[in-house]
Amino acid sequence: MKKIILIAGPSGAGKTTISEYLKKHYDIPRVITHTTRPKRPGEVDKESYYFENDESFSKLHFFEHVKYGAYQYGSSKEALDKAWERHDLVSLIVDIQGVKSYVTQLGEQVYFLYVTTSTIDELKERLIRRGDSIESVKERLSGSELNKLSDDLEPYAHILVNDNWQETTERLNAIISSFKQV
Ligand SMILES: Nc1ncnc2c1ncn2[C@@H]1O[C@H](COP(=O)(O)OP(=O)(O)OP(=O)(O)O)[C@@H](O)[C@H]1O
Ligand SMILES: Nc1nc2c(ncn2[C@@H]2O[C@H](COP(=O)(O)O)[C@@H](O)[C@H]2O)c(=O)[nH]1
Repeated sequence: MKKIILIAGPSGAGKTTISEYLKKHYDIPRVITHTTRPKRPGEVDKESYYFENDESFSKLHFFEHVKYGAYQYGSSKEALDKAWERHDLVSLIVDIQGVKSYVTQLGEQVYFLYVTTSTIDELKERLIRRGDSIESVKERLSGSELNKLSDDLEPYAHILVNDNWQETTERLNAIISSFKQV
C-alpha cells in the first residue's frame, strides 16, 4: 500500500529539515506543494514549492488547500500521484488543517509526524536567525498559524520535540523503522 508521512508543526520547528533528512537517509522524497507566497531567500522553484500566481493556482486540482494571510497553499493530486509512481513512501509538509483532510481522505495510508520545540522562544530565535521579519514571526507564532496539535489528531501523532538535532535523529530513526515493520 502506498503511504504518506505528513509533517506538521509550528513555523521554525524543523519540518523542512526533517523532510530533508528523510530524503537523504531513507530516500523518502517530499511531495512539493504549491503556494502563491513570494520566495524566501534561498528557496528554489519546484524544490521548495511550486511558486504560483493566483491564476495558475486556480487551475490546479487540489487534494486540499488553505489560505494563510494573503497567500494560498495547496497540495495537488497530480504531485502526490507522480511521487507515488516511483516511491511507496513519501512525505508532505502541511498545516494542521491539511493533516485533518488527509486523515479523513486517506485513513490508514497516513503517518503523522508532529514536530515542535519545548518553547516558543526557541522558534522565535530560529525564525529571526533565518531572516524572517519581526511582524512575520509574530503572525506565524500566534493563533491558528501556530499549528497546535488538536485533540482529535493526537491519537495519530508521532510527536518529535526537536530541541536537539542528535536526539531528533535518534527518535526519527526509531519511528521510521517502526513504519517499515508494518
Ligand atoms: N534541532 C535544531 N536545532 C537548532 N536549529 C534547528 C534545529 N532543527 C532545525 N533548525 C533550524 O531552524 C530553522 C527552521 O527550520 P525549518 O526551516 O526546517 O523549519 P520549518 O518547520 O520547516 O519552518 P517553516 O514552517 O517556517 O518553513 C532552520 O534554520 C533550521 O536549520
Ligand atoms: N494545508 C496545507 N498547508 C501547507 C501546504 N504547503 C505548506 N503548508 C503549510 O503552510 C504553512 C506556511 O508555510 P511557509 O512555507 O510559508 O512557512 C506551514 O504550516 C506549512 O506546513 C499545503 O499544500 N497545504
